[in-house]
Amino acid sequence: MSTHIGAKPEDIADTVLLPGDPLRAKWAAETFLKDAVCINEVRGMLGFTGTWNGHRVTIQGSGMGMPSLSIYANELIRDYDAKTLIRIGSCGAMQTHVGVRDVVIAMTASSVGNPSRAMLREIHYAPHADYGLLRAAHDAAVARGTKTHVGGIYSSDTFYDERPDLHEQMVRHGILAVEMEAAELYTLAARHGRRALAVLTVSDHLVTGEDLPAIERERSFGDMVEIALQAAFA
Ligand SMILES: O=P(O)(O)O[C@H]1O[C@H](CO)[C@@H](O)[C@H]1O
Ligand SMILES: O=c1cc[nH]c(=O)[nH]1
Repeated sequence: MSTHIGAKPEDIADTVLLPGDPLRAKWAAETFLKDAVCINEVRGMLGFTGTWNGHRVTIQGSGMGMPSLSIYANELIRDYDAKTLIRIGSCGAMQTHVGVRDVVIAMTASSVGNPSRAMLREIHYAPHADYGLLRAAHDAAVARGTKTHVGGIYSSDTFYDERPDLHEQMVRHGILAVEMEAAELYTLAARHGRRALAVLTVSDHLVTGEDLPAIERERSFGDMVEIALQAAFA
């Protein structure tokens, strides 16, 4: 057990999918894994381990925002020795050519700051995905015929951002979408020599104002789950 995860060491697989929403973790485990068992209920941040095509996989909720993700990713890496960590999240599209329900695979994750910022001091570190995972995820998305975009995303600290100028600069610089966790996940994975990727589904559109209801964010983003699983074991 770690401070925030109640699982025994052997209960966590080497490959961990990380949705922010613990109920998305439950839905994904019930939908995509065989023999899934709940391995964490601490703070209601549900986690499940089962198998996909014979491979052991854990799907663990990580909460909203980088401080929360940082707790789960740190414990999964340090206490459970997780090797591959793939975020499966929702995001808001920032470009007109990116549509609601499209998949975004995050090559890089820009941010104003993340929980690792203080230790990096004056360095403007560029958090980036594991290339092998990224390539395998893109191959899987193309094979499935999923409308997919690969590029930079923005990991924000605020869902209700009162700095429209920041969003404008992200849009100007080609950022595809905004979410709230990947920059810290990529930084931690790099520091500890682990593989990380974020495969996201567009739930909101910052340009058109479209958005999907909570139930669809929880249980309808199956393409990104399949893409993440195929990438992990390619
Ligand atoms: O759907 P999840 O994975 O939680 O991701 C996105 O949704 C939450 C905000 O609604 C933030 O955590 C953001 O990153
Ligand atoms: O962080 C997020 C997630 C989904 N949609 C947004 O607009 N922002």
